[in-house]
Amino acid sequence: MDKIAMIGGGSWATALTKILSENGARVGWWMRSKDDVQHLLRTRHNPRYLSSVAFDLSRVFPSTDLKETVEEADWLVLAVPAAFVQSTLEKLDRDMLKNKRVISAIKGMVPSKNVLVTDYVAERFRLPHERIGVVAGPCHAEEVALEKQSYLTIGSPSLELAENFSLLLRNRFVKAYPMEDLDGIEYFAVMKNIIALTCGIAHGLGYGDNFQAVLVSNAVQEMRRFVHAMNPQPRDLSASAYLGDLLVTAYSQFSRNRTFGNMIGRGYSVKSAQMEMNMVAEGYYAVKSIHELNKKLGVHMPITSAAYHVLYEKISPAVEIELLKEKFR
Ligand SMILES: NC(=O)c1ccc[n+]([C@@H]2O[C@H](COP(=O)([O-])OP(=O)(O)OC[C@H]3O[C@@H](n4cnc5c(N)ncnc54)[C@H](O)[C@@H]3O)[C@@H](O)[C@H]2O)c1
Ligand SMILES: O=P(O)(O)OC[C@H](O)CO
Repeated sequence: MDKIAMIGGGSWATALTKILSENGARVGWWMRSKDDVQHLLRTRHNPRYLSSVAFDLSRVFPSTDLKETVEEADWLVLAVPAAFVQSTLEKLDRDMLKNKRVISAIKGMVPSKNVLVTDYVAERFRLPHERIGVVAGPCHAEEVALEKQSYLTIGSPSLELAENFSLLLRNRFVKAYPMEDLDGIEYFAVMKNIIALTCGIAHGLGYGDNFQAVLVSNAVQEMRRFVHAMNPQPRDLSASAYLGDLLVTAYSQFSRNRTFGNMIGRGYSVKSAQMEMNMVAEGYYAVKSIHELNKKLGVHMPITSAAYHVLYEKISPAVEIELLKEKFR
């Protein structure tokens, strides 16, 4: 039996725990809240996220004890929002992951360091990248709960690791495929959140599908330029791990990033939009990291700059989208 430590109590951790445990893996499930663990143990349901999903407690072991959860596992799956990854993993000793494989399901960067989560993990725990992978692809936790057909891509420099983790995920409604591109997939996943957030801003201001289609097309070019500057190698960006992930987030009713952006476009402040959501929009943090990284690179990134001006410099969303209008073709 494969032994997994799931780190995080949010929607994505809940969806992945469902997939992995129903496939026969043993999932030690770490979350911060004692009350949520107690609720899960009593009722078999996560009280806060995807509450319709019932877990088999002979395979799923909720706990607030991070060290014990990690010690018992062969695989570590990281599913806390990127902003909390450092504070969560700092509780683990440096050599605790020595013989483990780590999968990041996070689509964001470590904000205080502006580094990819996988690079942070490799450095913090002295792990070679061959023991690390990412789960990517267009997949909303809410649709996993509904068992709607979904596709995931596991990226890792080790195709063997990626294939092994894909095997743990495949079921009658999830198809999972390995890919060798770790950095490209991860950067793309970080950036698609910024784009979805900007789509939400435009929608909140009253722009329609015609404008969003042009925004997304220009975004693909912006993302290609940035990812190539960070990690140049040939990649087919029309693959679902890249373009598919952008489309699902930019267009879906379930998207946290689009919903957050929509509130900003409608005039909410960042604080009030964050308070209104029970969920985390990664794009808010990603904008800052990518903007700061790009100070050195100097890549032409009008959409990211516009989102940064709105979210961190309090420039009016209407003004920024008006300026973008002139830049798009
Ligand atoms: N939800 C999805 O459909 C989905 C799909 C793919 C990837 N992801 C990625 O998964 C990651 C987790 O997102 P999510 O959607 O599960 O989150 P979520 O918005 O559903 O839940 C927020 C989570 O953050 C936790 N949290 C809040 N404050 C915290 C703190 N101080 N320390 C630790 N944890 C804290 C909450 O307990 C909760 O578990 C993100 O990087 C996201 O991009 C999500
Ligand atoms: O669409 P969002 O903003 O909820 O992000 C969730 C996932 O990244 C979708 O693959």
